[in-house]
Amino acid sequence: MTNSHRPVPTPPRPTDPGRELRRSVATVCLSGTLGDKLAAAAAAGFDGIELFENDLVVSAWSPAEVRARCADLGLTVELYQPFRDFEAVPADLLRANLTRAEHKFDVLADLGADTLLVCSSVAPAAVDDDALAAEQLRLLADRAAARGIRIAYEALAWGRHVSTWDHAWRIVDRADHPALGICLDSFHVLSREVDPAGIAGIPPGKIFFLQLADAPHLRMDVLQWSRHHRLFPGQGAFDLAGFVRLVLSAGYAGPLSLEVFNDVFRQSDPARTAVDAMRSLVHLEDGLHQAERPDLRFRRLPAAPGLTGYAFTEFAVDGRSGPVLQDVLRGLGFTHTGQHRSKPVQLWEQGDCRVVLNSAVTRPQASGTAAISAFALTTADPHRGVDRAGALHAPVLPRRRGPAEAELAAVAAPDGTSVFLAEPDDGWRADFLPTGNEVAGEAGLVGTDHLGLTQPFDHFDEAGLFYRSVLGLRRLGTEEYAAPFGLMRSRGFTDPDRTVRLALTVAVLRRGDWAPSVADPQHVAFGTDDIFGTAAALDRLGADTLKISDNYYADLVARFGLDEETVARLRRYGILYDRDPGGGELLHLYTPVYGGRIFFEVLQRRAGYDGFGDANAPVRMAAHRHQRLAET
Ligand SMILES: O=C(O)c1ccc(O)c(O)c1
Ligand SMILES: [Mg+2]
Repeated sequence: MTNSHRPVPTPPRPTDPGRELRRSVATVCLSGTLGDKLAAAAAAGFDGIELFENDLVVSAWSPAEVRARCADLGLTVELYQPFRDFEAVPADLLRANLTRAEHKFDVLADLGADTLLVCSSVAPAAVDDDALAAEQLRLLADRAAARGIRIAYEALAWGRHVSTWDHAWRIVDRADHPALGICLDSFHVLSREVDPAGIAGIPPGKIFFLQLADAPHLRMDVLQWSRHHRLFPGQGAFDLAGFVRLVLSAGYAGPLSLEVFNDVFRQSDPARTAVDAMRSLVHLEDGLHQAERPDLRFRRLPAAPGLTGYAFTEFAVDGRSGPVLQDVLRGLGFTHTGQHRSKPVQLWEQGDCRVVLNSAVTRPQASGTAAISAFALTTADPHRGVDRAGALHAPVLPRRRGPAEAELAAVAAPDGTSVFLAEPDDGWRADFLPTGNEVAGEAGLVGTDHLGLTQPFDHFDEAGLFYRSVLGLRRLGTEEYAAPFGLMRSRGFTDPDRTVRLALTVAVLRRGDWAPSVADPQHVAFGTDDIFGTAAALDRLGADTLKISDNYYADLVARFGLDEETVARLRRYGILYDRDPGGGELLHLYTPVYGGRIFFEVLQRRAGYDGFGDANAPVRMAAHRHQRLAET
């Protein structure tokens, strides 16, 4: 049994390298039974766990066996929780609650755990009386201290009388017992209006535990928000790093413990969720180093790769979809410029746009289909990028090697797409022998503007964190729109210099069998400086562009007050239009879908337009549906 009161950190000697913060995950974050959860937490490198009572109650293992299993796996039971509805009750109920607590102290003793989380009461029996709450918590802490146990009091955001961190702190302060402290949970703090700044003023040693969860901004009942929509740090809208810095300012040196209630994570492979969880903590810790805590050593990541653009996008094709895409690329003004030295792989180019058609990728794909199997980004230091990815527990792929083939550093994104990092000197081009083909006719495409990647429902938030942390991308906006086959969510990402953009999309609900594959596409968007010139060139080259309904253009006139002549030009070429509040404009057109799920977009951004034309996505999806029906 450990000491009841952990000592306040003593000021280190100047040469002391400091110690690292422990990393912990609550069992509620992970799917399965306790064995699955512990194995996953240990494999992902966590130091400890928060044990949820339910996970113990349904387990075949006794608390002593759980302790032994954890010890075998190198995990500490950092905290046992939750103990509910304890404080501010009438005397008879208090007696019963203290008896209930003694049972839990026995459990903690067998677990080898020294901290019990008590969350603020939601019981109708509780009264609104801080003095009474403090007095009863003091009594509980006294009993706990006799067993070498500490009580960490947490304000649930929906607590009956205590629902904010500062209220919980006032009660703990008033109780003034060394075995009573507070548990801060970023969700409960940041979901409420009370300013968290005062947390920095909590006396050293009085924050007993720190739980971390992110969440999207949602206007809904806070209990539902908490129980279904929490996310790992970096996946939501809360400023977790700022929050943790406040807690560190108060002298906290305990574990960083993830406590995420999330409907998807509850039913996903726990090994994978645990890696996602660990990635979030590693990334979060990297943002903490400015904290003035000489007693602590914060682990740093290699700096994010400074991205300078897209080198190429690779499509996995087969004997049927390959020739189809070759025709499409030719129609878009691309030239087949290179043939791979050792593999059935072609390079197609126009301006700074490069597409690789690869017939040698073995991915489980239906015959005749095509998919984006990889994309390559340029950076001055690919190896640093891969080191960073490895430190973030991203799967680093074996370098593709062959005779006279450039090494390309690669990592696998959550949906299986390979992300290559290439030096800007085009060294990877040495893999390709020039075809000597004449440039037949270009369409003025200047470079790759963005990729649109539809994500599997279960991995949308994981993918966002992957791209943010591994590539150092920033989040642009998140849009939701009603599309013909369901609600869609689209989230944009870009590097600080806007040289690389990604749009990740997902159907907001898991789909049944109705929504056809037209709702699940991937695309590459190429930029042009003159959309009308490009559209005319595509016409001459015989490119097939998507037909857009007249109703759309009628609505455009109403929405934006565009003049008739402009609208007539847009309609003639099937060009869609969007305008942002700052006057930025997007003009864009699409091809049909090929190989089951691939289409191309051609766009021109004007006056700083920074979005992805999401308002037009339902129009595009309906047009793709019409195309599909016409084909069958
Ligand atoms: O949803 C709950 O009841 C609950 C329980 C324990 C916690 O630490 C918490 O943050 C929420
Ligand atoms: Mg909590």
